[in-house]
Amino acid sequence: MDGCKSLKLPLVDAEIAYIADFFSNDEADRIYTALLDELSWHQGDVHVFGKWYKTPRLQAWHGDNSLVYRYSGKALTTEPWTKTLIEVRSRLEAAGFAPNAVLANQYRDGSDKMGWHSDDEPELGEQPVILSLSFGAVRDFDLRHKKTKTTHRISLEHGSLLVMKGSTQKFWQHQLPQRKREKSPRINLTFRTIIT
Ligand SMILES: O=C(O)CCC(=O)C(=O)O
Ligand SMILES: [Fe+2]
Repeated sequence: MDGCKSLKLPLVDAEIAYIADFFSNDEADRIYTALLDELSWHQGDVHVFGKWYKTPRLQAWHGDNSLVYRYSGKALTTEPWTKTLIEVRSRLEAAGFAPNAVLANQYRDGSDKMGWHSDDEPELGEQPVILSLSFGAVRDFDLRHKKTKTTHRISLEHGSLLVMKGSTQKFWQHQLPQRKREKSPRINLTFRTIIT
């Protein structure tokens, strides 16, 4: 992250940093185009109150060999790393992180979204480190404290990195709300470490 400006969000019970220019604009453009093509995008299903629904976005799950991740009532097995994911991962490694898997989300337009949740699955351990990279359309990202219900909104820019760690997932939820006027896609990569 040398040379990048890291902004620490002023939230209690959280450790969240936002780096707007983790990738340059040109790098982010190239990565965005490559990811659209390279990843094994599919529309998953979510289990909500006893019913299955199509997720309102596309997803792909890549990482080290045969890691299994239980997410939204489903067990996902990793697809192999791709050229572009390896490039992005090595930039995160250079910044001192060691993720072994990535959940990719493609919001095809502003109708696609992700509802309130915490990334607190047991296989992420007690204090998950979530490395969230954004490419394409700029979208709002909301955080909400589980007890106080305090909310905080930031906008996630093309080429940015959001790091959530420490007790963030224990005390806070997050969501990506719909923005019906947005017509272009956004890709989000959330690199994670699955404890095996
Ligand atoms: O798209 C985003 O920025 C959020 C994605 C997210 O929360 C997740 O994949 O768990
Ligand atoms: Fe999340």
